[in-house]
Amino acid sequence: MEPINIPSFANRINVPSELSEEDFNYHHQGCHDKIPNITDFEIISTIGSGSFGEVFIVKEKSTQSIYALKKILYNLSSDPELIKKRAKRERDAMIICSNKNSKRAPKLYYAFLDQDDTSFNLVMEYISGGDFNSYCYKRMCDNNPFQLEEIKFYMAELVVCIENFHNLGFLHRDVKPENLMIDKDGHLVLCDFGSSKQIVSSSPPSIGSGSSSGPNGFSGLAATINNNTPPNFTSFLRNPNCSYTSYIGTPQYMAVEVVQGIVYSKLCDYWSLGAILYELVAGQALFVESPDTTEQKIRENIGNWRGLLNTAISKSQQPISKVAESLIRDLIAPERKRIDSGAIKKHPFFEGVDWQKISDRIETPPYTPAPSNPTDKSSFSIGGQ
Ligand SMILES: Nc1ncnc2c1ncn2[C@@H]1O[C@H](COP(=O)(O)OP(=O)(O)OP(=O)(O)O)[C@@H](O)[C@H]1O
Repeated sequence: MEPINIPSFANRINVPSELSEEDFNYHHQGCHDKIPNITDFEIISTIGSGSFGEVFIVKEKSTQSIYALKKILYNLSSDPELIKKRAKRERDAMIICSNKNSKRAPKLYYAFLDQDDTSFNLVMEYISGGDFNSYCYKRMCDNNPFQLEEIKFYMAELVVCIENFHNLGFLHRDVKPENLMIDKDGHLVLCDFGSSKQIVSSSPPSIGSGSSSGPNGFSGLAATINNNTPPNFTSFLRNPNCSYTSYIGTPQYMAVEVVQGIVYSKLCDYWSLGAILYELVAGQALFVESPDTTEQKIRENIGNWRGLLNTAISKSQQPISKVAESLIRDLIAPERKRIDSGAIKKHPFFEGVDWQKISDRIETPPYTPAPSNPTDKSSFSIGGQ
């Protein structure tokens, strides 16, 4: 293995405490032994942006391999410690998903600290079909609402994504359309693990380990935890083409117990499923009156969810079937009454769904992105086209 070049103290001064290269750097088994740096990659284009950084399509110069590189700039935040925690959580969860060969999360190839521009870098599998929010937005602009069979497919895929992540020992806590990617075959992949919470303690490998180290057999229903690491809520609100200054913070898909910061369990991710389901069938967002609705107002609305849900169902833009309403009410519900994946899969809304085929990714998706070349980003609205 080649030696890692440790930058001088002067360059290290902005690194948040207690996160060294040794804690963060990683390369997946089968990749170069050497931890790369940013100059090992050619930036081809920008595909997305988040609260504290950007995601690029990059080419590794030595292998010509195409990856997505997420650059998290910790100096952009007034709280670098929070960014450090998010970056480390994301890196750790991605390592476990990669080692377990999850097909429902992007594989992580490298993680490295870049001292020069004070960033954490995650080099991962490039998911070429764009994010689900952009796809929903395109469908809305084309006046082409989702048909019931399409909604069933995407919701069934989301159930499997969430279940898979839980089985690897994590709560996601920020399930939303922006964090769902469509892969080249048209299947859903869950991304952005910066808000995730590990339930079963496990030490993800650091430098050079590709061995399996994740927890097995998590039965998270009983494993409630305290909300001591609140998720970051920033996201685009519906229009993925809005400018950087239009970012608004929104907890709109967050479970009431997460928003209120009380004890919660893996069921919080199924509330988010309910909020997304409502949006697909109703053609409008739950708990958000307009793009001007503030984060504070959304939080209040979620706190008053009972009355607002009744109104949202009765005044929906598109009629909601009884069976869809029933599933929404089983998910947008107090935690003690909310159903989890076992009951969700048996719900009449999913009648006819072959769960084994969904799980094995052999159910034919309603839409296949068909990129024209490996770096085609036409499915991404932000920075694309
Ligand atoms: N592996 C990937 N392949 C392709 N595109 C990706 C990948 N990961 C992320 N993206 C794109 O980049 C966008 C931002 O990524 P991500 O949500 O991880 O950033 P973030 O800073 O954590 O965002 P947020 O502020 O919403 O928490 C995604 O919505 C998606 O469009």
